[in-house]
Amino acid sequence: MDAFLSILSRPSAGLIGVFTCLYFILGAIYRLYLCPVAHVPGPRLAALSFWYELYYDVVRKGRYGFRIQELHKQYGPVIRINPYEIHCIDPEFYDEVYVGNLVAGERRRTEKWEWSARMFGTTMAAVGTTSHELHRLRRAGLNPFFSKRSIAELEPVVQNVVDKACLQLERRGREGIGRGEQAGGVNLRDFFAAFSADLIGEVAFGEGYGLVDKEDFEPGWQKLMMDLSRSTHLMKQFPWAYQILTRIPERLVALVHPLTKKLFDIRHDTRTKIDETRRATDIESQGVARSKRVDYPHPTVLQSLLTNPHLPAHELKTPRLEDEAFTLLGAGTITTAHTLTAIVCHILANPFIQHRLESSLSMLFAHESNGPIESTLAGLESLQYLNAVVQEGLRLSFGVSHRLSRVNPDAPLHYHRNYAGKDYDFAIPAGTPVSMTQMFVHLDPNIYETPHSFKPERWLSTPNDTEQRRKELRKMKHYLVPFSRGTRMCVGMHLAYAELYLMVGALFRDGGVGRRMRLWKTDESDVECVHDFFNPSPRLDSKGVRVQIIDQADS
Ligand code: HEM
Repeated sequence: MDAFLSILSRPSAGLIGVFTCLYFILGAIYRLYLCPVAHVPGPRLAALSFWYELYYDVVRKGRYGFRIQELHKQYGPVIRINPYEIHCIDPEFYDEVYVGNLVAGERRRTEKWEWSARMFGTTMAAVGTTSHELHRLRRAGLNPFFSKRSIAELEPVVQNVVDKACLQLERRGREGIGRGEQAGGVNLRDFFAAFSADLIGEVAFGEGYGLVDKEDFEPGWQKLMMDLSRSTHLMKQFPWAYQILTRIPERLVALVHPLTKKLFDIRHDTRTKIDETRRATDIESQGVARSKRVDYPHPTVLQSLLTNPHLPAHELKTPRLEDEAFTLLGAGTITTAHTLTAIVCHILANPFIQHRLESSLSMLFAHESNGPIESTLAGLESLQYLNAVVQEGLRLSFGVSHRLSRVNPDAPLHYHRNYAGKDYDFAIPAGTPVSMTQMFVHLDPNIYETPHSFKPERWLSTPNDTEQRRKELRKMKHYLVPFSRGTRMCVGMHLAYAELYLMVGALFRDGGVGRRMRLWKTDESDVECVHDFFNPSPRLDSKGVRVQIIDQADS
């Protein structure tokens, strides 16, 4: 009674309490019964609050994706996974969500949902841009550099970085043997992370980071990139925390949150590179005059953006370019590194596959002795078995493990199909974030038989294939979506393919260091995704993919 009287005697506090309760009660009623996606099935807790997702992704460490998979078994192919977002697990709906039909000869507008777009912390980069039109403009700035043709012209640059990295791998192996180390040991997870970062540095800024030259390939780099990737779950939920960190003096940040300090250091370095390129391309700080060009040893992404005549001045300001350049580093490093690590681990774990791959590469490079082949990349791409290995590697490394949400702002989506023997009919209102997870598409047993096994053979075709087999192959190819699809798909796809083909080719060709590698205290579970930190992560106690490089004489 006394407590009640004291609330009345302080009406402002009492009123605040009443309004707060009302706010939560009405909000809960709206989310559960009245909002546009209230009719979509799913757990009540997820419909009520983002904390359901927070629990699985932050407390249980990247497990919400796997929880979503279980929820689909309970609630069907289309479910509500948080107060606003719908998730679909039926691969047949993939193109509807990511590509859509042409409207008056144009691709339909595809937006990103602000809540998930901010998870990268780079809202001024193409990847964090929500609006369709602004994204189109930003992609138009990136596309010319990353086209298949431009990447083909860049082949000598990529090959150079591959050759240098393989030499260092060889050296590290020899040193280990020389020191009588148990391993001659190398951690491929760290090696590929160092290689892919050096490559992006070279291609984006004209200068690699020299990580492959560092002791043990600078393991801190891979860790940093994975830690950043892991923090994307927090960035979604608490974007203000990052904003606060950016306002604290850096020396203090180094004490409170060393990861953010490292992030700041990379960003400083990126800013310096932007300024240098800006000066070199003689663009005024406002980005107006673009007359004098400097001869670079090879084109770079920054140079291509800064000299793009179609980008307005505000798109060329340093903070925006910094976001874009930083995204390239984030998006192009761990994705490619994880794919390469998984591919090589599966090859080494399967002697039959390794033997078949090596024979096929030996045949290609045997032709080289009759005269150098014009393009190693084109030669490698023409090898059916290598193609099969790369496709299977991309299938089982998924690209990214997190669901990718898209918003169609103009028209509702309609899910009206039979799934697992039952009919479903859902209207998904325009403007609703809808997501799918490419990991589940790649592991669908109706598309890929024994989906968890690494079987390059599934991709092979022969002229005698039956019509049924051809149909199956077409279906498998259609649903291989590691780079996603539609207007928001990966811009770096052709570069990624060049890296994968050239690196696997260099490792397993005659005399390649990969032929002398043996897995050491490692098995395929070290590349199996059990945590979704946007990028796939194996079990947390995995030490990476460790190999011994044995002496030439023993091989
Ligand atoms: C095996 C390697 C790679 C895979 C599997 C991959 C996969 C993906 C996927 C699935 C997306 C869509 C993300 C989303 O919807 O939010 C994406 C976006 C992106 N990727 Fe990649 N990526 C790879 C390598 C690269 C490389 C080498 C680069 C560039 C240097 C790159 C640059 C980007 C950029 C800039 C975006 C954002 C595109 C946009 O929003 O318009 N990626 N990537």
